Amino acid sequence: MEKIVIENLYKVFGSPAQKAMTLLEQGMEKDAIFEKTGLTVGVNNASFSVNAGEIFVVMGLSGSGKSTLVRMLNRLIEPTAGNVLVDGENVSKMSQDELVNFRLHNMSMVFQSFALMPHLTVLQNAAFGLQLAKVEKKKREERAAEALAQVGLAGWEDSYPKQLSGGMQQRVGLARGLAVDPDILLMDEAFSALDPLIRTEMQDELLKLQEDDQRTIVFISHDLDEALRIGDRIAIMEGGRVVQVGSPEEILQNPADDYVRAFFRGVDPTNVISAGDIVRDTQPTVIKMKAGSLRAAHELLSGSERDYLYVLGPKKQFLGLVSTDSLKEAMDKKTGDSPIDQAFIQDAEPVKMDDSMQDILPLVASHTWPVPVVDENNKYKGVVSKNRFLGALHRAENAIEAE
Ligand SMILES: Nc1ncnc2c1ncn2[C@@H]1O[C@H](COP(=O)(O)OP(=O)(O)OP(=O)(O)O)[C@@H](O)[C@H]1O
Repeated sequence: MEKIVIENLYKVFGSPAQKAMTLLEQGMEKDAIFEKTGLTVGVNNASFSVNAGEIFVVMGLSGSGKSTLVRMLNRLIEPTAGNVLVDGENVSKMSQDELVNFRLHNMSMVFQSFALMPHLTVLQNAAFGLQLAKVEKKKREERAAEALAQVGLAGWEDSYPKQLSGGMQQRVGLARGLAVDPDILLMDEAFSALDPLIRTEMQDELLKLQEDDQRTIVFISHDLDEALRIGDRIAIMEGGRVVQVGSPEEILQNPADDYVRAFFRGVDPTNVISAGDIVRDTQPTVIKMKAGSLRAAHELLSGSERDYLYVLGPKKQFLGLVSTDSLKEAMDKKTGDSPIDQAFIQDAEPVKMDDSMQDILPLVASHTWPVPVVDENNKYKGVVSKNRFLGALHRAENAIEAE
């Protein structure tokens, strides 16, 4: 479901902005416009949408327009033209009062600089957004304490920011954003000032919070590793333009141009592409435990080149496998047909949808059969075959290498 829709959004810094708009219409580029008029095109005709519950990363080099784009979502920067719709409501048309309310309740922002107030305690800092929203003291302190606990800072409520490490201060910044319980969280290079280890820790924290809360998060980053790690989808910006939007795998396998390709050079595709991206649900390799009998399974196998079947429960949960040999043996023992029951099923280790190609490589390499893939509830999603694995790898490598 689309949460934020951005339509033909522009920002020109300087005036008269319209002059730059006319030149853009005539096809002139950002640099030429600046030279001719002194006006800076911050964002140039951005259109895309952000889905509810996803972490959407906006990535690009310094000056490409990331901050300007994201600040137009809550109108910290006024767009020169275009629309931003949140849940169908046009942010560009909100009155100042509506806008203040909207920022306080629906869309909070976490900054790189933490922006904590030194004379306020950790709890007061975390409660600050709620105070602005005029939530009464007891309630806001309760909610702030909850948010601090969520980010692992229970017990630090009465400390002052300067007593905290950089990582902890950033957690307070995050707690302040979370305390108002917004649907949408805008995060501007929120983890960039942290050292690498703590940064990874905060990324994990965010992913963990996201498992419970499913907020819509728009996250600015100039760091590809970060984008790949946390982004469900990524928008890549260059010179004010959004040049590509897609999942990390989509962009990796099919970069829109050399600029995008350059970003991804050096990235190991086996870290980015997951089992879920290359899984294929091939029915002939499975049999339902209830419906299938030993003989039915045996017949299925004798009609195929395979000598095993994956066995699924009534809700498609993955149970293991039966092979031609084990079926024959069982049928001999049972002298005839009988349902497949647990005793005949051998263990087979499935991989998870999120597992990267790197994770599953050893299994794919050592199996003679396609590797089964399950979701987080152990539900069968299909298989990854060796051919499919190698195909995906070659496509990704070619896409990055192509000049
Ligand atoms: N207030 C402003 N006045 C004039 N030009 C501005 C202003 N803010 C940004 N710009 C210009 O707009 C363009 C986009 O800047 P923006 O800060 O959005 O880029 P960014 O990708 O966020 O960069 P960074 O990663 O360095 O923060 C740049 O050319 C910048 O110089």
